[in-house]
Amino acid sequence: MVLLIDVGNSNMVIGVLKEGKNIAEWRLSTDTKKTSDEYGVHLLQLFSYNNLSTEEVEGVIISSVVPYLMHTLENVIRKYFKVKPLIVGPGIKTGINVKYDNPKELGADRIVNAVAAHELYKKPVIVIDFGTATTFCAITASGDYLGGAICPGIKISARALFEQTAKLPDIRIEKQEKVICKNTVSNIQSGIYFGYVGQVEYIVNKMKEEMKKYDNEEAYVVATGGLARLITNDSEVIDELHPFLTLEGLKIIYEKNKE
Ligand SMILES: Nc1ncnc2c1ncn2[C@@H]1O[C@H](COP(=O)(O)OP(=O)(O)O)[C@@H](O)[C@H]1O
Ligand SMILES: CC(C)(COP(=O)(O)O)[C@@H](O)C(=O)NCCC(=O)O
Ligand SMILES: [K+]
Repeated sequence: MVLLIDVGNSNMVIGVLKEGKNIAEWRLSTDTKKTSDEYGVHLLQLFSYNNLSTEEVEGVIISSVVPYLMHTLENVIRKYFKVKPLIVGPGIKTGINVKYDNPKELGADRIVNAVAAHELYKKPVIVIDFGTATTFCAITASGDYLGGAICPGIKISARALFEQTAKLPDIRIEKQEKVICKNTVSNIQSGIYFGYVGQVEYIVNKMKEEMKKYDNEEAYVVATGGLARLITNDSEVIDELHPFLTLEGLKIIYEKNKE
């Protein structure tokens, strides 16, 4: 068995692979206050609930955009699984050529998404990850990671309105039928929702335009992340929703780097 772990700023997603097949997907909240023993106990409980044995785990791969938690998780894996985890970072083979000014700056989750999208689609591709932040990435058909854009995530945009004003309440993010709304809650919901649909369309179209000089084919657009479903249904520019794109990427990177 192989454990695939992606640590985001809100959640860590954990996948279990048995003979190359995904047999479980778990989500734990990202909490820098939790100790390695607390995470260890969570994982042991999930293993036992699913009738899995930690002794069967022969490998672990971790990508993280929360450096502090990476350290905690490395300890968890050593102590409870007795293996040395593979960490997505410098020195790891990915098959992607990162064109960032400083490739070390690029979030591990964005690399992992790019690896999956490149392998799955073999086309120029734009990946949108609707996580704590919303990230857009442009990858050419030959696997060059050209770069991208980072925007405030959907939830943190709504939270900022609530926290920085006296009269705006905390709201649930929901799809709206009409943009002209008649009370405060629905006004915020409308602004966030339609603002987001519009932002995605505008950024994707601009990226497609800039990507024209690299490939003849138009970029394929894939969305992932906890909040992807909300926008994907109403976005004409998103071709596909792939909720577990990051786990798919971790699986590919693990295969490329295992001894
Ligand atoms: N299935 C879901 N339905 C609704 N909201 C979700 C779901 N999964 C995650 N979220 C929320 O979406 C936001 C982004 O989540 P996630 O994609 O896990 O972020 P990250 O990768 O940054 O940890 C968080 O605020 C989280 O609470
Ligand atoms: C942009 C991010 C915060 C997104 O993280 P997430 O929303 O998935 O938790 C993360 O990819 C990150 O910290 N990146 C480093 C900066 C960069 O990619 O340029
Ligand atoms: K993520």
